[in-house]
Amino acid sequence: MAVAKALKEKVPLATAQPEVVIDPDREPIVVVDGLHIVYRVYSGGGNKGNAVSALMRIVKRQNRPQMKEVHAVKGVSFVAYRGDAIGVIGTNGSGKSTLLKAIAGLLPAAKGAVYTDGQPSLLGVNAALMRDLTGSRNIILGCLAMGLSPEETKAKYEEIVKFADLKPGFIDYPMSTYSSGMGARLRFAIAAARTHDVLLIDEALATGDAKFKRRSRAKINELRKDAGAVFLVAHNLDVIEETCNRVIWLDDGRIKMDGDPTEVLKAYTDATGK
Ligand SMILES: Nc1ncnc2c1ncn2[C@@H]1O[C@H](COP(=O)(O)OP(=O)(O)OP(=O)(O)O)[C@@H](O)[C@H]1O
Repeated sequence: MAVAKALKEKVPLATAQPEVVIDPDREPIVVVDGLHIVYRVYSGGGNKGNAVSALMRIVKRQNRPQMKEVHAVKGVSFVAYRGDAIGVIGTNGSGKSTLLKAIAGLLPAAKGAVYTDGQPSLLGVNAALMRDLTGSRNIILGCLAMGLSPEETKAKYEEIVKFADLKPGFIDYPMSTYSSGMGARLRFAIAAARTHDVLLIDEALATGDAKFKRRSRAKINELRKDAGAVFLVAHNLDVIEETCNRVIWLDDGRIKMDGDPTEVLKAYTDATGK
C-alpha cells in the first residue's frame, strides 16, 4: 500500500492539504493530514410530528427536513511517533472525541486523511459490551473480538478479572446490573489485555475511583511500552500530565497548541481558567 510504503520510507505525504513533514529519525505511527470531519444532521422541517404529514411530505416532495452540517474538525495535521502517549484536551465540543473516532476509522474524512501503521483500537466509555450478558461472557467475547485466540483468551481471563477487581460475585451478573464505574473498569481491563498498535482511550478513566485510576495509569504506561502510540482524551488534566509525553490542545476543531505537557497544560489552564 502506498501509505504504508510512505510511512516505512519516512517521506512527506504529498496531498493538497498542509503538508505533514515526518521526522526521518523516528517511526511514524499515525499521520493526520489536513483532516476535516463534518457531521450531517437532519434538522426538523416544520410539521414532522405525525405519520400522515410525513407521508404527505414524501408524496408532495415538500417541506423536507433540512440538512445541517456540523464542522467538528477543521484542518488538523500532526504526526504521532512510536512510543508517543498523546493527551488530547479542549473545552466541551472542541472536537476531541471526533478526532479519536476519525483516527479509529469510524468517521469518514470530509477532506484530508488519516494514515495509521497498524490497527487502531478505540476504548471509550461506550465501547461495545453486551449489557444482557455476564461480565464473564463479555470478557470472552471481548477478547475474541480483539483477535485473541480461544487459548489466549483462556490464559488472559484471570488477569482481566483480577485487574477489573469488581465486587465479589459480580463477574457472573449481567452487565446491566453494573454501575457505570464497574462497567468502565471491566471495559478497560479487557482492552488492556492485549497490546495495540494504536490505542485510543476516550474518557475511559473518568468513572473509576482513585485506586483504580492509579492502577489504570500504571497499566497505560505499561501498554505504552508495547503500543505504537496511545491517545488519551480526559477532562482531568492530572491524568494527562502523569500519563502523556505530549499534549494536543484542540480549540473549535483546530489545533491550538501541540507539544510538551507542562507548557500546553499551563497555557490551557491560563486561557480557560480550569
Ligand atoms: N453524532 C454527531 N452528530 C452531529 N454533531 C456532532 C456529533 N457528535 C459530535 N458533534 C458535534 O461535533 C462537535 C465536536 O464534538 P466532540 O464530541 O468531538 O467534542 P469533544 O471535544 O469530545 O466534547 P466533550 O468534551 O464535551 O466530550 C460539537 O459541536 C458537537 O456538537
